[in-house]
Amino acid sequence: MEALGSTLGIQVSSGTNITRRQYGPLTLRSPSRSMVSSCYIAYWELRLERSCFASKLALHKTARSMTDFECRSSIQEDKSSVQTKSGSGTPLRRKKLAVFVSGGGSNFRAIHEATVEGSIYGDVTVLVTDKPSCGGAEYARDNEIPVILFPKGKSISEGLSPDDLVSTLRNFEVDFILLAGFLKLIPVELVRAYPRSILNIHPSLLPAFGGKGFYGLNVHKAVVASGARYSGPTVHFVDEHYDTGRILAQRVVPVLANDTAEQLAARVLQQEHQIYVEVVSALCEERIIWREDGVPLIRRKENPNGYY
Ligand SMILES: Nc1nc2c(c(=O)[nH]1)N[C@@H](CN(C=O)c1ccc(C(=O)N[C@@H](CCC(=O)O)C(=O)O)cc1)CN2
Ligand SMILES: NCC(=O)N[C@@H]1O[C@H](COP(=O)([O-])[O-])[C@@H](O)[C@H]1O
Repeated sequence: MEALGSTLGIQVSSGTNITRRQYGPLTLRSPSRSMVSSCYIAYWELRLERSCFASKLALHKTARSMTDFECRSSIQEDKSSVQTKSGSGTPLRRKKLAVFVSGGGSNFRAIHEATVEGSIYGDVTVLVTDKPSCGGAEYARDNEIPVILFPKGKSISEGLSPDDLVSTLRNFEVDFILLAGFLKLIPVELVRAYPRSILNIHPSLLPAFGGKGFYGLNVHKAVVASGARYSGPTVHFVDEHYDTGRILAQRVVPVLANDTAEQLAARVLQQEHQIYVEVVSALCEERIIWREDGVPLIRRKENPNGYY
C-alpha cells in the first residue's frame, strides 16, 4: 500500500536543450482504490483508538465522505487524466496536495477553490494544522477534507510525530506540500522525505524580512518601520530553516507613505492569493524547471520557451 509520490525535475543549463530527468519513484498504485481507502481508514482509526476521541470523531465524520471522495476522485482521475499533457506530450497525473495552515486559511481557500474550478490540476487531499480550531481547519471540515494535527504540542497530545506525519502523508499519496500561514518549523524528516516538493508563501520580498519571528503582522510592521517603498509576497521551496529555501516567484506591491501594517498586509494578501494559485498550477503541470545553478524557474504555459 506504500505509495511514493513522483517528483519530476528538469535540469537545464542556459542555452542548451532541456532534458527531462525523473528522480523520484513513480507512484505505486494498489489494484483497487476502494481497498486502499478501506485499509487506510482502518489503519487510521486503529491509530486514533489510542489517542483523543475528538479527533477520531472528526475523522469518522470525514471517513464516510473519504470513501465517497475516494471513489469520486478516482472517477475524476479517469475522466481528467487526458486533460493536460506535460511538455513532452505525455498525459499528466492529477496531483495530490497537502496544505498546512495555522490561521484563517485564505490562501488555502484560494488554492482549494482553484482545484475545484480547474485552474490547478490537483486536489487538496489532506489539511495539516497545529491549531485544530483555526479558520483553515474549519474550512477543511466544511469541505470534507481530512484534518491532521501536527506537531505534537504540550497541549495537543494526539498530534503526530514527524515520522508519523511522513508516513501519513505517504498513505494519502501526497505529491506536494503547501505551507499557507503555517507557523511551526517543518522538521528535517519531512523536508528530506519531500525534496523540491514543499512550498511556502511568505508576505515579504525575501530574503528581506524573513526568518524566525517574521510571521503575520510582524512582517508588515517591520517593512513599514524600515521605510521600504516596496514589499510583496514570495513563494519559495522549503528547506530546514525558516525562509531560506530557493525563491520561485515574487510579486511587487507598493508601500504607501501613510500605510499601517494592516493596510499593507491586506494589499500583499490580495497578491498572495493570485501568485500562490499561479505557482501551484505550474507545479501540478510539471512546469517548474531547475537551472544549473539551482535556481527554480516557471515555464510559461502559453510559451514553452518563456520562463519567469
Ligand atoms: N523548515 C521550514 N519550516 C517552515 C518554513 C520554512 O521556510 N522552512 N516557513 C514557515 C513559515 N514562516 C514564514 O514564511 C514562518 C513561520 C513562523 C515563524 C516563527 O518565528 N514562528 C515562531 C512560533 C510562532 C507560533 O507558534 O505562534 C517560532 O518559531 O518561534 C517564522 C517564519 C513555516 N515553517
Ligand atoms: N511567515 C509565514 C507567514 O507570515 N505567512 C503569512 O501568514 C498569512 C496567512 O494568511 P491566511 O491564513 O489567510 O492564508 C499570509 O499572509 C502568509 O503570507
